[in-house]
Amino acid sequence: MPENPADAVRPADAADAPARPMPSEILGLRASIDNIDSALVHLLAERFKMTQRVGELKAVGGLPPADPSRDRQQIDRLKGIASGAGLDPEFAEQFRNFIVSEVIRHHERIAAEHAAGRRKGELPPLDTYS
Ligand SMILES: C=C(O[C@@H]1C=C(C(=O)O)C=C[C@H]1O)C(=O)O
Repeated sequence: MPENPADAVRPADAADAPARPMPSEILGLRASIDNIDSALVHLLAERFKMTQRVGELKAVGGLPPADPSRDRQQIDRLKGIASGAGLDPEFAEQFRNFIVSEVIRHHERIAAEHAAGRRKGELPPLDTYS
């Protein structure tokens, strides 16, 4: 048992570091970072609602989960936006690919469930494809 019981719960790498006060500017920046992270999660949740619906419509319409021409268009567009915004365009592309790979996984599952007849009644009626 350590002399000071509080030492028992301190992480090993912090054990011999002197406790330093956190500068208030960092605390203010962290509050904004938390707000931004919250907004990102909400935005992603809304995006996945939209892509879920696209996946259902594709399954009903017999369209493949992935759409390479749409992918190309999105990547070119986002890289341009990233450059203008001061964000590394390669990072923007990888971030987009990370999200879309999850979307494709969802679409494949929806298509498989549709093909197996397990989603009848859950899928939306097919609107028109022009
Ligand atoms: C959502 C779609 O399906 C896939 C996912 C995409 C996305 O998450 O933005 C884009 C293209 C497709 O690879 C779509 O075709 O619009």
